[in-house]
Amino acid sequence: MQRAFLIYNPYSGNRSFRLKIDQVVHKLQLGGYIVTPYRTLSIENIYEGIKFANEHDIIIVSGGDGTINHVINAMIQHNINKPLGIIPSGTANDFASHLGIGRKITDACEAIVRGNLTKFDLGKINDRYFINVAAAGLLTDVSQKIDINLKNTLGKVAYYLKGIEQLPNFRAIPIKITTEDKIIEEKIFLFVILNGSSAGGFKLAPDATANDGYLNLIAVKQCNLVELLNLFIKMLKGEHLDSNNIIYLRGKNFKIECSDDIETDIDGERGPNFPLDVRVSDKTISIFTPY
Ligand SMILES: Nc1ncnc2c1ncn2[C@@H]1O[C@H](COP(=O)(O)OP(=O)(O)OP(=O)(O)O)[C@@H](O)[C@H]1O
Repeated sequence: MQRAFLIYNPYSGNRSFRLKIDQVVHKLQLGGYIVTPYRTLSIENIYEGIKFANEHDIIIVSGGDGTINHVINAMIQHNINKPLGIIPSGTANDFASHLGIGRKITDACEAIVRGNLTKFDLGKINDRYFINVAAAGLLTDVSQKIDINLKNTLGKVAYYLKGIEQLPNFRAIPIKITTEDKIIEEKIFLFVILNGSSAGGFKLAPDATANDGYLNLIAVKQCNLVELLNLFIKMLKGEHLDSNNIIYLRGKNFKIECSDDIETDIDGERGPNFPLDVRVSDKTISIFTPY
């Protein structure tokens, strides 16, 4: 038997993972794993608890994008490099969707038991790592501002309601992006830097994969409401990248400066302050994938 360290956030998504844990242990045990469950008590506790993973062969995380982000950061902080399984139990679960891991617990367990591992890049923003997305500007901090009870009851709809509530505050931010070969200065509504292909349920970088060695920066330029709505429709169809109101850059390193005091977001959690040094890290992580 192999040993699996199962670290789970009981407050992710609709908080139902707690009721499914027996099913998970059963499925993994039949697949040859002895499971040690670890219930996170807080974000800080993820960084303390990860030390216990040392005596195990694999780590399994159950939570949303934020929990996955902290577990990966904790693994790097403690120099723990073990295969990672993901059982999505968050609200958006963008990264799990990118990997093709659905909401069904049995399917997620099946992918772990089958043992197919894929190596993924990690993005690094200042001293934090991200697996899926780093962002700033209009609506990007919705997931941080949202009330956890509202999110647990309404799921993704809560993100949209909070987003609409924030629209009257939206304003363009002046930004300077320096890449390996150019400097762009522009007023933008928001930028996202993707390691995977989706953020907030939108397939923003349709051709990107999280193991191609590149990051994709997509920024929405300041424009009027009609243009913004048109862009939104294009985004739904995945046809936005060649729009005049989009800056699309693919690269390994971006320096981003902003004179306004705005917050950043990484994988749905509060990120570091500007200036930002964003790069593809030399660290990688092996994750159990369905195919
Ligand atoms: N006991 C706890 N352990 C860890 N995090 C906790 C705990 N209680 C509440 N949280 C909060 O859970 C948040 C992380 O939630 P997570 O991203 O896993 O789920 P989600 O937001 O529902 O899903 P998604 O990010 O996929 O939309 C953290 O920001 C943290 O504040």
